Amino acid sequence: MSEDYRVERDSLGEMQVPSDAYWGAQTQRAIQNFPISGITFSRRFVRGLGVVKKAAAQANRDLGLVDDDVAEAIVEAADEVIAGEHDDQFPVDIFQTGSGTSSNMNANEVIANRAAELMGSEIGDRVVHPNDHVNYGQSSNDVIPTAMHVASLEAVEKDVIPALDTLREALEEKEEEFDDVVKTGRTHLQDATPVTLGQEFGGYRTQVAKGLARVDGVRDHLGELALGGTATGTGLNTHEEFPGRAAEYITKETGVQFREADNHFEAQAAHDAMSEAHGALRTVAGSLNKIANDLRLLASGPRNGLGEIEQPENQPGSSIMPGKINPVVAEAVNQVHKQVVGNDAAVSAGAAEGQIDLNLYKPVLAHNFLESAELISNASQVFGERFVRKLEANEEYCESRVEQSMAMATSLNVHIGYDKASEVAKTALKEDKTVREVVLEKGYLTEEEADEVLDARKMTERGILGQDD
Ligand SMILES: O=C(O)C[C@H](O)C(=O)O
Repeated sequence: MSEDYRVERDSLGEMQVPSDAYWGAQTQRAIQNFPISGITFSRRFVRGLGVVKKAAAQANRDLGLVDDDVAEAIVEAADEVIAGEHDDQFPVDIFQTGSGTSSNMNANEVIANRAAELMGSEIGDRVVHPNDHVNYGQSSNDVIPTAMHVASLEAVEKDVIPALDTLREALEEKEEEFDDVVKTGRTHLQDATPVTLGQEFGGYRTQVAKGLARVDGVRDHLGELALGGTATGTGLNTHEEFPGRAAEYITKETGVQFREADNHFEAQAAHDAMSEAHGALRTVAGSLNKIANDLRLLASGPRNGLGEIEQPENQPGSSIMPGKINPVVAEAVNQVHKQVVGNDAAVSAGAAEGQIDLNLYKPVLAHNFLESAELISNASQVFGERFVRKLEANEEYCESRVEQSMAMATSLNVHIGYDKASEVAKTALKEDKTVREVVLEKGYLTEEEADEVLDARKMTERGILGQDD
């Protein structure tokens, strides 16, 4: 055992730590204390921790609070964490202390030991101290919420927004391509007045564009950083200029606009910003679900469904039914929505908790938020690229069915009144005829008038057909 382990110590005494690990005694205790889910923090959060520790070292160096050589080594080690070179050094379960102290100490220990190594010392010799240097002027209570906001806003700006934009573009392409495809509208899942397939896709495109605006709107509150509040928000043990300087370094590192929190007590004791921002993600996931459901319905068939659009052949659908193709990507999107709704329950419940000066749901808030952001990004990307872009319209079929629709009688209202129009619609249904055939048989309109009033394409636009301008 002694060959595989080295001895590290903390205030509770000695701990055996795997000899090749950069983490120290406190991380090792956390591994033993929290074998709960096997879920560890994602890349984005580990990166966020690295960003915070780097900025803190830079600010403390500038303020003369940490020696230059130590600060530089911390910066270099933190850079490696930011780049993902030490992701395997963050083994602590997300179900841990509610402040995230174990993950803060995990970052402090890994960066301290790596920095010591970079300075030519041995791992564990505390030339760079996890608390006195890497955590200088900080507490888990301000570091973890800062990493939460950094990781979450980076995920929103760098993953969610570009992916939603890809989907928006794909829907816009189809909106234009399907502009001429006239089809039966449906309300209550019953035939309704004609629409174009392009109009329906324009609705989806707008839904995603509005989702983008909603997600974009989270920048302001997520852009606030708790760093500088230390244990309870007062800022004890940190320099007056530390929070502002650190926020500037974080902005520079990430390319995302961050600033010191408006109120450090609110920033540590409450996480309404996370709940608000996740609400935007949940709303977007709901939009994706609605669009995926509609496309599944419109593509249902191929022989015995609505069959208005042709879905892409992404993979054989069935292990037993030969030739079957299923809307698998849309189904994946539907499932992402359910997971995001579950995450929203966890985030909104966690954000509503906390006692007095500290919210104690930080790790679960961070994990669920980042999972939702990742799922929505990946799902939007594949939904746009592998499903929406490959859809084709069954144009002739759509147009042939619209002529059969009883809802064609709607534009008769203004010419022959609702009662006669109903009689036409009912007769058409009963005698298996079109509205046009019946209206002509009954002599309610001339052929010329019927051409004008029962023009399905014109019925897709605002206006009163058959009226002189
Ligand atoms: O870990 C810390 O810095 C503080 C801890 O969360 C506490 O408030 O007890």
